[in-house]
Amino acid sequence: MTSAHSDPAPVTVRVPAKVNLELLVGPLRDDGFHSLSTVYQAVNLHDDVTVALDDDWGCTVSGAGTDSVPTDDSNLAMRAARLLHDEIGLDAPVHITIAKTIPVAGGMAGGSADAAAALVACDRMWSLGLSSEELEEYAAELGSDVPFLIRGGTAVGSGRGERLAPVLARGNFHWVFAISDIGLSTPEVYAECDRLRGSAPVPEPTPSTELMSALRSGDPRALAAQLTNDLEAAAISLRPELGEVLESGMEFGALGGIVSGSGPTVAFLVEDVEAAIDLTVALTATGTAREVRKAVGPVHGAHVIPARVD
Ligand SMILES: C[C@](O)(CO)[C@H](O)COP(=O)(O)OP(=O)(O)OC[C@H]1O[C@@H](n2ccc(N)nc2=O)[C@H](O)[C@@H]1O
Ligand SMILES: Nc1ncnc2c1ncn2[C@@H]1O[C@H](COP(=O)(O)OP(=O)(O)OP(=O)(O)O)[C@@H](O)[C@H]1O
Repeated sequence: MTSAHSDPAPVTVRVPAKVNLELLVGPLRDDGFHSLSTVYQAVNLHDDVTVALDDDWGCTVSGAGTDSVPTDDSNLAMRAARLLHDEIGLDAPVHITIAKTIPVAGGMAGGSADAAAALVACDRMWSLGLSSEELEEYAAELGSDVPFLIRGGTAVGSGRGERLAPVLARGNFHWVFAISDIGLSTPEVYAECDRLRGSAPVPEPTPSTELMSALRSGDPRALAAQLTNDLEAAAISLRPELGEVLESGMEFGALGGIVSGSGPTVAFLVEDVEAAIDLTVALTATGTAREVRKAVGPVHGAHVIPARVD
């Protein structure tokens, strides 16, 4: 009998990017992380992550700007698959194929998304039947953003961002993302935030009630007025041209603009799909950003899709 009868089939998982609608950075904790209050929204820029049994561990990555993405054990998807593999006590190497459209090092949680996808894909391939809670616990070991990419939708993150609670959000929001050529390092942006703040005491952050009611209203104008990112000043300090991108987007008709997470992607909220097209054209034609992408949120977290046929 060949092993083909018993080997599980490859599994492909599609996973979204995230934008932080509100990112309130609290004090630096003893473990080197900052306590956060953040509101995440999953948007439909996706990576597709396929896991397949193989003779050896390996990883292949394709897509724009992926030269800097590691294909060794430091790839976050590889770390995720190995974590689950070792926890379960298996001896079954996996090859991971990542088709990326989430900008790399863009503050949209691309690597975290791949880790979330790898957990969901391995759970399915190995028929482990883990609950969402169990998957999110493994996810938190891999990074602060990873649990949210499993859950998707719109959610509040507390702790260092990994403790999630659902948020009631009505309707769809239209986003335009101005993507930068050179990524920003998340730890460096947090460190710059600390430097800019100096020694003044920082309070424990809590989600704003105004943002929650804007999400419940489904009104993009109300939401635009509440977009907040405590890392924005730090990202602009490290990359001053981001301030100009924000200004241009607002001049071209965005309802609101914000640096996404730790940057350097700039996220603009617009009225509807037509406004998204207009802003994309304006930002592209003026050369304001190297690449401009439209997206809609909220969308589902990591989920299995039919296998890719290449
Ligand atoms: C900027 C955000 O994307 C906003 O959602 C996240 O806070 C970053 O989440 P992430 O990329 O999953 O980050 P992790 O891999 O957990 O941490 C990377 C580094 O970012 C800094 N970090 C991250 C999260 C946090 N609450 N405080 C921090 O200071 C720490 O220097 C940490 O060593
Ligand atoms: N699967 C992966 N995809 C992208 N980057 C990865 C991956 N695995 C490891 N990395 C490393 O992580 C770095 C940050 O990439 P990533 O795309 O996750 O940044 P980010 O979107 O700014 O993250 P976040 O928003 O979570 O702070 C990359 O420069 C790369 O070296």
